[in-house]
Amino acid sequence: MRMEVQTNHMNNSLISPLSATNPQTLTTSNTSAASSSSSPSPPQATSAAVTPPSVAATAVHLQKAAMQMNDSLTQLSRSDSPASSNSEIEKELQDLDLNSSMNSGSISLGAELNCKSNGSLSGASSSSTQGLVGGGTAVVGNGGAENGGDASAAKTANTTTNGSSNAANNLTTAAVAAANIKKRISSSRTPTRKARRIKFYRNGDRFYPGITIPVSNERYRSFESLFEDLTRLLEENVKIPGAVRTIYTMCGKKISTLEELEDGQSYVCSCNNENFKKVEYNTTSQPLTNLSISNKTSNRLSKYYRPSSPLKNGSTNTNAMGNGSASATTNTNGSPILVRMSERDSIVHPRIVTLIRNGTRPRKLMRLLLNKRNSPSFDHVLTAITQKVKLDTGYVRKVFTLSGSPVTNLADFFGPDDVFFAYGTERVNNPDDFRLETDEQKALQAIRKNLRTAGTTCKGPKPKMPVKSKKTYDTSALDEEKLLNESGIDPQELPAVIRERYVLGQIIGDGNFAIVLKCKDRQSGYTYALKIIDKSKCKGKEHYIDDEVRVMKKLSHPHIISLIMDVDQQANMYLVLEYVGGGDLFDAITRVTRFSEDQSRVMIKHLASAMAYLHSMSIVHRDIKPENLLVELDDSGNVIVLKLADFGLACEVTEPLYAVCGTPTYVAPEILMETGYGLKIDVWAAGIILYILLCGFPPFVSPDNQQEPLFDAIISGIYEFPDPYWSGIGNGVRDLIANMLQSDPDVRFTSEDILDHYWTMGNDDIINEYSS
Ligand SMILES: Nc1ncnc2c1ncn2[C@@H]1O[C@H](COP(=O)(O)OP(=O)(O)OP(=O)(O)O)[C@@H](O)[C@H]1O
Repeated sequence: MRMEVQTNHMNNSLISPLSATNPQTLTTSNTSAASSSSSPSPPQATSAAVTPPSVAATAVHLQKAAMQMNDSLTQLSRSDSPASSNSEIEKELQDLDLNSSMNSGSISLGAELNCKSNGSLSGASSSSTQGLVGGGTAVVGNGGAENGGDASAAKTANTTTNGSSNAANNLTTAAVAAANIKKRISSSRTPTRKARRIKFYRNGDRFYPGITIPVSNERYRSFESLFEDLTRLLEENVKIPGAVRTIYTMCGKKISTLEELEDGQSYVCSCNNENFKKVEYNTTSQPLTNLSISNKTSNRLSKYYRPSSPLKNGSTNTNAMGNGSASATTNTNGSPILVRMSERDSIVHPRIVTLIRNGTRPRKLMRLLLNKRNSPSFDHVLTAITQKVKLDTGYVRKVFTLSGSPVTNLADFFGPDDVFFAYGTERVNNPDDFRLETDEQKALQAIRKNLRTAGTTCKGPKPKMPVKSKKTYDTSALDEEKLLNESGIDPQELPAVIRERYVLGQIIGDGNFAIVLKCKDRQSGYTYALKIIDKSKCKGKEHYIDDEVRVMKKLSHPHIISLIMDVDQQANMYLVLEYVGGGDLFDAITRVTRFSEDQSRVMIKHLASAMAYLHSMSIVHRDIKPENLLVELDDSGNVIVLKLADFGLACEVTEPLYAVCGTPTYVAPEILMETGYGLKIDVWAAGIILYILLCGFPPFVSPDNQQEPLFDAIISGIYEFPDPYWSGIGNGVRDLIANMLQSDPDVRFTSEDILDHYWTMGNDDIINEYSS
């Protein structure tokens, strides 16, 4: 937990007071009421010792969902309405199974339908949804290994392992329940009045494959109920700006009654007051939503890892474009998509390309981050380029490499060329078009210079690590009573619920606002960490405590410390946390000085998977640094598990943030420039950490430990990989660091991109076409 404190010392974690209003952090959270209860919340209370709360909650929700599904189906089968017959419902399920591309299995569909209509999953845990979307049991049960990408993740604290297996059991039960329901439906067929099968597209999104649902007057007794259903179904697949409010025919005629919807026809859903957009709906694209279902990356984080439609950002382009994809063949029945998906997976890796916008000279150069989200097909890349370069002539139709070769397929964007000319409809028949003028060359060099490579030698002494911002204790030489007294903590005054449940152990650390002790569950014998936040040290900033608790309650991830119990009392806030025994990464760095690439890879994978999970929920941590990364070590002292802790500055991002906060060495340039920032500041901090892991010092330092020159260096974005410290360290990881330390957050890698990078994946054989 950290607050903003004005300080000139580099070792203190906060840099400056809130210099601008931060609507997120300043909004008083409603958690104080929830967390003020002196008893733990139900899943925590019942299973604090063994089950991470959100995983347990997921299982409970799923079971509930299955039961509710059971109930509602029972009711429906009793109904007189012909359209409510079992076979009708089964058909609906089948239709949705086939056409709602995010819902792949019966458990996911059944639970999804009920959970959504009950709203029971919303906000409780994103991982619940993750579990549902990914196929329930398998996903949640496998969370540890999947997310960790490392067998060692399974060796995490007992809490996680046991929790996951409990949850897995519960989920299995839920899956069985849902399967039984479906079986029962299919065994009791009754004649039914046929519903009309109607396909709906999303207004303006020609990449969205459409969703077919059964429509009957019995099922939708009002037009509004159809709108509601469509809103829910669309939301799961595409970003929509609000609820569905209008339905158009494919020619743009408004539909005003259910009766006007014709069996077998397609229609366009428009949200809020959007006008009808005449685009070629789904004429050239894959059903992209399907790409995510068996994509292993989808499990590691978020609700929906659908490659976003290029139109998802709200910008639409009515210029229909020919299908330039060499490999794309439109298909809606599923099978070829797998081929394409694996093709895409092997071709697309995150990278930044430079675009030269055709036009008057000197032509404008700009950079674009290509990754699995915006580049699942050639069409998508062209659309992303269109949005970036904004040609006067509209849509980008032709792309050429620097040497003038036409770019014709997806792989060309991920080959050795990383500079491309973007053209619209203009003719290209002059070889001079591909010759760069001096100014253009200079601009290109400037961009490339930004990309650091080997070859510089460190002038002067070896740069130093900053001083640690928190204390850890040598427990053998500890006067605990004195420490507790100094911290104003009287063990006798602990809340009864904690005293009764846990035996207090030694102090393991203390930050600016909290002291952390080991504690043992009297019943299970498991060890936890008890963090006692001294509220008197947080006067006026109590909302940070509320935010920390509120955010932590939402989280369940193998590389994020779980919150087991929270007790709010007048003087202190007590948090019982999952315990991690190997200390923090700062101490590990101090001991080891520099880690091998393999060790660094394990750590960055764990960190990136935690960040990807957080970011998928639009939560930014804002204080990622070695002190806040706790580790488990093996017998040889190798880090085998890394977990993100201290959510004292975390908040949800719904609009740009401006609060200047964090820790100087790790602070991103956009925070310092106060231009507004978001999730990508965490990626910057992780880039600094990866750099440190490999060489033992940060990329941006100031000789006298002064903030101002340090901030100037960060804003300049200029750093080196100086020899001799970097000699022997490969280009793959340098490339990754360079992409994480991009000054421009728009082109900086996302946390997903870190996981997709070839170095992180251990594919060092991929040629690094990064030029020096
Ligand atoms: N779950 C845990 N398991 C093991 N050790 C922990 C745990 N949580 C915290 N610690 C130890 O206690 C120290 C302080 O904890 P924490 O960072 O949460 O406190 P804080 O007061 O919020 O810190 P800050 O100074 O950043 O505000 C950590 O650096 C770590 O060494």
